Amino acid sequence: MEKHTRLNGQWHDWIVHNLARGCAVPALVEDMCRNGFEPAFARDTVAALARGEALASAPAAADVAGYVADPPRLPAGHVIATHDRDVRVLLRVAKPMVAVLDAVLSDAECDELIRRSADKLQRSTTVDPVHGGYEVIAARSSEGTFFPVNADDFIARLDRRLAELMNCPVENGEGLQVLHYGEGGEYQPHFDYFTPGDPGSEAQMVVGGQRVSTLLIYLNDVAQGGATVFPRLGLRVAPKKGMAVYFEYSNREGQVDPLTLHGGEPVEKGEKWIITKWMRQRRYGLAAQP
Ligand SMILES: O=C(O)CCC(=O)C(=O)O
Ligand SMILES: [Fe+2]
Repeated sequence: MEKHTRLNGQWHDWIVHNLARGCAVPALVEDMCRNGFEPAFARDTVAALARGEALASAPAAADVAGYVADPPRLPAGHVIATHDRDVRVLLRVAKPMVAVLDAVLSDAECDELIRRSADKLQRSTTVDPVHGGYEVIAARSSEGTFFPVNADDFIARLDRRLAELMNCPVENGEGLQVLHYGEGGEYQPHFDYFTPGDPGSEAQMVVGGQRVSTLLIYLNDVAQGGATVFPRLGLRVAPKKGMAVYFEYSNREGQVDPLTLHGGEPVEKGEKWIITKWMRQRRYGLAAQP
């Protein structure tokens, strides 16, 4: 039988996902060969993706064509008013819905979050796609901690503001996640949604369902590197204290948008602090946390 020498979007995402989990290149090549790929093609493809090269290429049109977004959750307009702060929208991309929001947090709030997290940091984990547990992987070299929803007055005020911006109930949110990257720290391209079909995803979605949107806020200015990139959109956002990147990636049917592949580039000089807020389809519960 003729060996495959072309990659569809599903295989592309499988390779990217497993590289991001820290799987070794030869193991992935071997799996591809077992599935009928031509060995030299498999080797070249995985090597290119491991170097980040082919990541810039768009996935096969058929894989993207299937996704139909719900109407955007992010409120329209140049300025979004929340109960305690007006937030300016600097940039909007329609498909997928990506926005850059200025001054979501004040400088003092950023400093306070760093101060409260500095002595609680632990090496970050990601969701194991097979079992749904949490694991440490090489592709995510950051440390973090989190604050349960409504942990105290300060956190509750931020939770409320972010929920208003994201146009979701506070109860649908996961606890605020703080991340710190030192020099060289990065988070290779990945999806924030739980990949449909992965057994581990089912376990993650029992409470609250699929993730629907992300708000990622920079807590400091990074001297060099550390941009947030969307390789399939050709979009790169430079960190700025208090500013945020927002994006949406799943619809009511639970379908997900692979165009939202994104990552944090290596920090070249200095350090990088961010917080992320992830929203679920339904109530996530105020106690359930990683
Ligand atoms: O560090 C970044 O810019 C990206 C972080 C990220 O994608 C995440 O925490 O899920
Ligand atoms: Fe992410």
